Amino acid sequence: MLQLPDSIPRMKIPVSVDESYKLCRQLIVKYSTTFYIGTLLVDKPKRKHIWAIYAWCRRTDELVDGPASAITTPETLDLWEQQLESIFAGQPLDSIDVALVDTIQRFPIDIQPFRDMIAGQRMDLYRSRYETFEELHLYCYRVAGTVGLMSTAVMGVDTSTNTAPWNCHQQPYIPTEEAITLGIAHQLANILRDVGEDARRGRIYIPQEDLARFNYTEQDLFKGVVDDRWRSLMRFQIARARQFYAKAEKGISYLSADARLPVWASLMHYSRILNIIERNDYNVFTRRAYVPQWQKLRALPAAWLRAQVL
Ligand SMILES: CC(C)=CCC/C(C)=C/CC/C(C)=C/CC/C(C)=C/COP(=O)(O)OP(=O)(O)O
Repeated sequence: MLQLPDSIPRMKIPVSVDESYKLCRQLIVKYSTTFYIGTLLVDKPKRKHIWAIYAWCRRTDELVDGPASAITTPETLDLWEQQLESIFAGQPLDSIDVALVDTIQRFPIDIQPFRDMIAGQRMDLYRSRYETFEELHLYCYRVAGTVGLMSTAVMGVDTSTNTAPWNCHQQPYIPTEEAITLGIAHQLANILRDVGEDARRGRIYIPQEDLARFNYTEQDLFKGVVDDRWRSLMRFQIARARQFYAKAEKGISYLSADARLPVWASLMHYSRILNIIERNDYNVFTRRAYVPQWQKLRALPAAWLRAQVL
């Protein structure tokens, strides 16, 4: 039995499971309406479970990225991790945890991706530079690839057509790598979109080895220099992010049929960020690569078609 520290009191949480799911939904609406609308594409019985997972991820992210992040210390994350262990031991410690406790009882969700995500937030606490792409890749796995793993556990895989009839005794293919890869691709797109915003907070996610390779310095980046060196560097980053999207796409058809549309829609939405950066001539310093609402809607029929035929 998990031993909780004295600092976390055991108590009965005074909300019902339904109320807790509502709180998760409200939290997502508050932080990202677009994301919430995306979750409406998920089949209704699974939707609230996705909210419970994303609510936990958002709260984890807020500890290091939100308005109260100035008071977050490594100990805050230690306590958050203890709260996570408690959730997986079936003991919610606050009203939003109640839904996640319910969700993990219904789906084969592993605790490790949750722990890994907290480890990703620890990286944000300690470091503001990445020497190599390998280091950045680890960060992206932790803060976003993990979401792919958690979501896939809820969305489920297609057990009907996943394997050929003569192989029906075999286990269905679980697109774990592709799920992680989609999270990483989204994170890479976000990093490229937010270069200017992150620089203003003293953060550079683009690996130092890539800056050096294109002879572009940190000082250039802080000054927001857009020249041929920067354009080449960005072309390289965008091509790499697209490779991740291409690999992720291959896993979607293995998901359960009802999960394919939301996943295609999110893939097409986030990868469009890369096109907009190109259209903005790689100026991510003073122009935000913003995908207008009508473009998100316009992409839906194409996402639907891909979900049917690919
Ligand atoms: C491909 C297969 C087999 C499965 C799909 C598995 C899934 C759903 C993967 C996607 C996981 C995911 C949603 C990761 C989060 C990525 C990310 C960078 C989110 C950014 O969130 P915000 O920071 O709120 O973004 P905005 O700043 O755009 O609001």
